[in-house]
This record gives sequence, structure tokens and C-alpha cells, in this order.
Amino acid sequence: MSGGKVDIKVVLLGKSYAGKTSLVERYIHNRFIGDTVPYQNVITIGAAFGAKTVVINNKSVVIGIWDTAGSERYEAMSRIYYRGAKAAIVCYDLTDKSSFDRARFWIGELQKHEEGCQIHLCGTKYDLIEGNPDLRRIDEKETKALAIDVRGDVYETSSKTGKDIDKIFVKIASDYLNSKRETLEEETSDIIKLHPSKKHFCPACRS
Ligand SMILES: Nc1nc2c(ncn2[C@@H]2O[C@H](COP(=O)(O)OP(=O)(O)OP(=O)(O)O)[C@@H](O)[C@H]2O)c(=O)[nH]1
Repeated sequence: MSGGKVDIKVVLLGKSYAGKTSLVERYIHNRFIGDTVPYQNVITIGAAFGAKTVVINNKSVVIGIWDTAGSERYEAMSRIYYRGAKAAIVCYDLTDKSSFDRARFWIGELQKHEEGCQIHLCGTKYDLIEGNPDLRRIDEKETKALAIDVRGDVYETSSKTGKDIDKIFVKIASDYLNSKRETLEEETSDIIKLHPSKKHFCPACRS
């Protein structure tokens, strides 16, 4: 997709190496480049943009995804990219405790500056802990508590296997459609209040 209208802006935030680019690659192109390309060749500089159309109940939603650079060197730039985002996927590597601290940092930023942005928590690299639970460094209870705190969802994904990646974007698209429907319903009820039916004011009808 190129040059088309985007319905909803989504931003990915998180520590460098947390797996943000891999998540977008899996979602948009259904591929995992990790096994074939050395990490130095895929490190994000600034930010990257991609888009995908989701269809829910015959309704299309174009999701525009900003994949920000995790390196602290680009922190100021990442702030520019989350402006106006309707949803944020805050990523942390399930095998790296420090990546969760960084996720908390980004959540604090969003809460301070982007009130209207729905936050989703995303633990990455689930495939690594699946066969070896000892590698898990981030407690599920802690992430669930944080998700309740931010009124968002928490996902544990793998870009290698594709686990739960589509789910995040389907949820974001459904939330968008629901909020659009609610707005339409509110507008319709305002119109009805402003323009009550003529019948109500018809003297002949009162008799
Ligand atoms: N096993 C496994 N490795 C992953 C997964 N996701 C990402 N990786 C690896 O983790 C490393 C970092 O992934 P990236 O997607 O480049 O991380 P990033 O968050 O975009 O990093 P920056 O661009 O520096 O912000 C790469 O070597 C990936 O192959 C996953 O689900 N499973």
C-alpha cells in the first residue's frame, strides 16, 4: 500500500533490540528476517512506516504503523512519531528485564503527552521462552497489573512463529470501528434531539 488514506495511526515504542521491526515485518509481509540478516543490518534509524488494511465485518480499516528506533540516541525523534497516534504498541523482550523498564518509560511519556492514545503491552520473542521457561525475565502478573493500570491489553507474541501478532492489530481496528460507530450514534441522537418529529408539534395530532 502506498500514498493511500490512513484511518488509524499506530506507533511502536520500546527498547532497541526489543523486536519492533520484526513484529511489523511479520504483520505486513508475514516473514521473519531474523534468521537470515545480521542484526546490525536491520537496526532502525529514526523511524519506518508501513500500512496494512484490515477487514472486519466487511468494513476496511487502513492501519498506518510507525516503527520507531529503540536506541536512546533517537529518543527525541520517537517523541515526534507518537504524536497523534490513536494506539501504541509498547514492546519489551520477554527475555530482557531492562526492556520492561524502558517500556514503563514510554508508557509514562504517552500518559503525559498523548491522553487519547490507547496503550497495548507487547512482550516479544515468546518462542525463546516457550521451550525454555527459565529464560523468562518478565513476570506475567506484573505485565497484567500494568495493563490494567493503562486500561490496555497485554500480548505475548513471537515474530518468529507469528504468535498473537494479528490479534493486536485486529483489536486496534475493532476499537477504531466501535468508537466510530459510537460517535455516529451520538451524532444521530443529537440530531433527533435538535429536530424532534413534526408530528409532535402538530396541533391536529394532539386532538
Ligand atoms: N527468537 C526471536 N527473535 C526475535 C523475535 N523478534 C525479534 N527477534 C530478534 O531480535 C533482534 C532485534 O529485533 P528487531 O526487530 O530488529 O528489534 P527493534 O526493536 O526493531 O530494534 P531497533 O531497530 O534497534 O529499535 C533481531 O536479531 C531479531 O531477529 C522473535 O519473536 N523471536
